Amino acid sequence: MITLSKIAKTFRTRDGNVTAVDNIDLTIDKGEIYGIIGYSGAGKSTLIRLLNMLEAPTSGTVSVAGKEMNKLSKRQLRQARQEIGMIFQHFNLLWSRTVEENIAFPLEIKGVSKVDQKKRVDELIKLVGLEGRGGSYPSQLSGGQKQRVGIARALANNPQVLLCDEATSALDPKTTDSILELLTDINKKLGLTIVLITHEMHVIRKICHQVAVMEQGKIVERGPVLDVFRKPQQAMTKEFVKQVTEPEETEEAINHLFKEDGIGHVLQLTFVGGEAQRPLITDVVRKFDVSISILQGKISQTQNGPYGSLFISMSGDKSQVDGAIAFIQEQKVDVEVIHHG
Ligand SMILES: Nc1ncnc2c1ncn2[C@@H]1O[C@H](COP(=O)(O)OP(=O)(O)OP(=O)(O)O)[C@@H](O)[C@H]1O
Repeated sequence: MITLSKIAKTFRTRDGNVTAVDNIDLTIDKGEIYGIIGYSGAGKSTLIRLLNMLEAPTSGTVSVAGKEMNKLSKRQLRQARQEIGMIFQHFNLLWSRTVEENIAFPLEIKGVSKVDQKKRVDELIKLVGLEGRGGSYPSQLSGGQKQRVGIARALANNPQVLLCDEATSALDPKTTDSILELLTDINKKLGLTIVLITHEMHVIRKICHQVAVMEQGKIVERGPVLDVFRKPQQAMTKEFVKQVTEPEETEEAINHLFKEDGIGHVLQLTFVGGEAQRPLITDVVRKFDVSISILQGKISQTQNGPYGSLFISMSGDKSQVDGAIAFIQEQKVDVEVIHHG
């Protein structure tokens, strides 16, 4: 659905050239929810704006829904953009227009008849859950409702791709979740390809199938979300993964425990997919003469299945402990000994 080949964007500024996107190759399949994560200044906004030619690339090619975007005339580009909807962090609604009029805006531009506009707007209002609010003005809506209007407007012309530029960054956690659920729903219902940029790993965990990590204009790591969660390679990816897999206080709590006598070995077990739901600890204490205390644990759901992280302390004879660790590893659970007792 989307292919970027050797795409680069350099801005000329008074202080010299800034390479915001540096020679990126990227393929996004139809129907995928693809997340791009990175800190501020990594080049995410520039990258996503290259997809609909809000920024023209300095070099390389961008192909979306079978069209080579950077080779189109102005008129062809306007047409190609109808296949690409976009939503924004600050919604970008027209404040003097009602919800219905905002959603109808792209239909008006396309020259759709008033009757068909009304029909389509009603469908979209239902799709995004804004029944009864069609006559309200944006200032009368909550942040979540404003973003629903943004989503409805972006979908008005039945695009094949939806670009989300930090679409939940201005929302509180509960509203963020409800918007992410709406996006997942739309992805499933309409088979829409979604590309989103974010600095929050929670967003990636909750809805993305694939993730790319960006740093200084380059993609430094990419893959299916569960794979990247399981074995993050780069230091930056590890930091992002920690945002969702380890409660903030984990490190502090575990470090505190190291000081206690007889804490034993402290292990971090990482489960992925079906393994996250197995009674592994029961199996270990049945088979080996070890005692186990659970220190902290968390299971998170991703679009590719569950992912769990469990901290335990284990004590017993060396041979029993070694046997237990080997047994856990045989169950395809990653084990890291983070403290030797
Ligand atoms: N129009 C522009 N003119 C000059 N420099 C720019 C322009 N747009 C972006 N840049 C620079 O390109 C780099 C990448 O910016 P970009 O906004 O793409 O990053 P980002 O990851 O989206 O960060 P943020 O979340 O803060 O927007 C930054 O150094 C930025 O200053």
